[in-house]
Amino acid sequence: MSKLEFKQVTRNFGANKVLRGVNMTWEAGQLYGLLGRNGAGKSTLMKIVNNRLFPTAGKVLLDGKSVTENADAQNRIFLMSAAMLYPGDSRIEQLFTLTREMYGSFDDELAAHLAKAFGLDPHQRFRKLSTGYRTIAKLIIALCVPCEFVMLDEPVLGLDANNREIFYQELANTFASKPRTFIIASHLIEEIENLVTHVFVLDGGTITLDEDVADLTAKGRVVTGPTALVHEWLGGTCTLREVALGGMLTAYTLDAPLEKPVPAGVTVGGMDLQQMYLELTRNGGEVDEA
Ligand SMILES: Nc1ncnc2c1ncn2[C@@H]1O[C@H](COP(=O)(O)OP(=O)(O)OP(=O)(O)O)[C@@H](O)[C@H]1O
Repeated sequence: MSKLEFKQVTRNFGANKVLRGVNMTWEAGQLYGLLGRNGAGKSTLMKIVNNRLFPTAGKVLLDGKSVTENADAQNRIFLMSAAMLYPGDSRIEQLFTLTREMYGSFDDELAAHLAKAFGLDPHQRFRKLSTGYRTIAKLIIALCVPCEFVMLDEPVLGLDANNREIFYQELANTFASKPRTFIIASHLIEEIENLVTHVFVLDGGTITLDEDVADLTAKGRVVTGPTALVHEWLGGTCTLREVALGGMLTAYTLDAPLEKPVPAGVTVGGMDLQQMYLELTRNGGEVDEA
């Protein structure tokens, strides 16, 4: 099984230390969410995998071999992003042909199905499309390339709610019928929560969370009650954040001592992925200069 490994991947832009030793592994046949605040370095990371940028230090390995200036590896990796440009006056169908020439094959049947589902006429010129339809054209290409690792950087940028729903459904369908690895960088966590099986959070230049969604949602708890009682029940367990209001406390935790009886006056509720992500990255975002 193929895998992509990040080993201490570091990237500076002058004094701006964006990636500070990223370690993670993308396995074959997975649907990953890559989460992080604006400016956390998600696009930078994806561009490094795709050779649009090079690391200051560290490596990205595909099946043990560096992806840097490695044409064989690059043929197995695809990046869809807002920055993707296409030559001048090309029609969508010409872009499909161009992609086939570059990557060796292209799923014409799926492309025709997706164009119909989204209501995109492949004879149209890319340049003349609206922002949303340009994204749709790029998404169709990303779902039809024969690559084993497909990175989607903000895939629903400019898409209305109906088209976002079509995209999530079609992605789930194509993933089920032909498993490959998708990595989705998105801010719309509640929309991808039911789609992705594993999430990475990039914060402060490193991966601060690397967990299966099912494990996370099983573990996340919001504990509310009188401060002393909440602290007593938690008994020193690690919390993501505590918010005090008057004598009451709300604590967010992934380590609640669920085996202990909950004292009267304390409530323990679930925490969804969006809430967990907010608590994990509350002080993150743009990396401060060291
Ligand atoms: N080519 C570049 N030259 C200089 N700085 C850059 C360059 N590309 C990215 N940066 C900086 O790197 C940091 C991370 O940017 P990046 O676009 O990777 O973040 P992101 O997580 O994708 O953000 P967003 O969610 O807002 O798209 C930012 O501070 C950005 O200004």
